[in-house]
Amino acid sequence: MPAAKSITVISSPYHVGAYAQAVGNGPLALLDGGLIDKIRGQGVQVYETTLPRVDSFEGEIGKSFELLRLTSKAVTEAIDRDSFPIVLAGNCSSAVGVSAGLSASSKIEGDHGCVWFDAHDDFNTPDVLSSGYFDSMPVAMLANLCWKTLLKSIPGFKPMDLTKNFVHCGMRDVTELERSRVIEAGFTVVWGDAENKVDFQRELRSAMIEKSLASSMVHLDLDSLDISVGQVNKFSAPGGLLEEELVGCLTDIPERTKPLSLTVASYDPSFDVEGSIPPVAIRSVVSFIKAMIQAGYITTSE
Ligand SMILES: NC(=[NH2+])NCCC[C@H](N)C(=O)O
Repeated sequence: MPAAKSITVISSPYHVGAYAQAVGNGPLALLDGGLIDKIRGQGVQVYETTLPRVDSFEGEIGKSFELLRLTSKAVTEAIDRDSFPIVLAGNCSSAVGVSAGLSASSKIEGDHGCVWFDAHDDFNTPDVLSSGYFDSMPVAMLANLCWKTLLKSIPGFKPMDLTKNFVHCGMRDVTELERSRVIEAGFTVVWGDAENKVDFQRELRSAMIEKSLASSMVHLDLDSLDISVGQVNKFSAPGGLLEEELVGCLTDIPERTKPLSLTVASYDPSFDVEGSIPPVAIRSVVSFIKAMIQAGYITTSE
């Protein structure tokens, strides 16, 4: 894929298929906070699109998978126009649609990797899920470990080899079962820690050197941020990344792998009474775009 000539911001303002509910309000808050203008301020051409409502689909599961199909198509469509996709999502499961959309494009050769920022493993399957929170399975879905029939309905879906192609950064808010399942799965994790300060940037850098991923989707679940930065959603936790650490990590990524997409997910503004998160998220995204321009992966129109 040649250098992107523009960015396409694809908004998916939904929580389990419902428009503007809980984390579904996150994309709307980031847009209200001026994300698009801040990106345009870098001299990049920006297109915008919002996924349509899916109310006629069956229940939360049917609606959620229709959004993944739509996400896949929107991502492929952007890539095919040499436009870098930024997906603003309510649910982090959107990543599964993003990954499928990248695989579906003939412009991308070979398998892509994934750099995933999150306080959580998101590696549940329906058989081990105890909380009932549907949006806690996308990493298992990426690897085709559950929901196999519905995954096949997402255009381009291809299982990811997690041990080879996946790096997780910031995981800390996990049950004993979640932790042991992640360790057993054997994918790379830069663990967060509420007691001892972690050098996320250094550890992610060495993980990326070790993995040497040719190209990757970047997934930013905003609750990877430390709770002292702000309460991102009902699962926000201590021991995470400070703003400058997230900026440092995002800025390093284009030096180690070619980013193919960026997803920003899981922000529920109703938990962020002071509105601390949108400016942090927007500065982080803009720093990432600057690094992409610097690395020659996105061209400016100036
Ligand atoms: N990235 C997220 N916010 N994930 C949600 C985590 C949900 C939590 N592990 C649960 O099952 O209840």
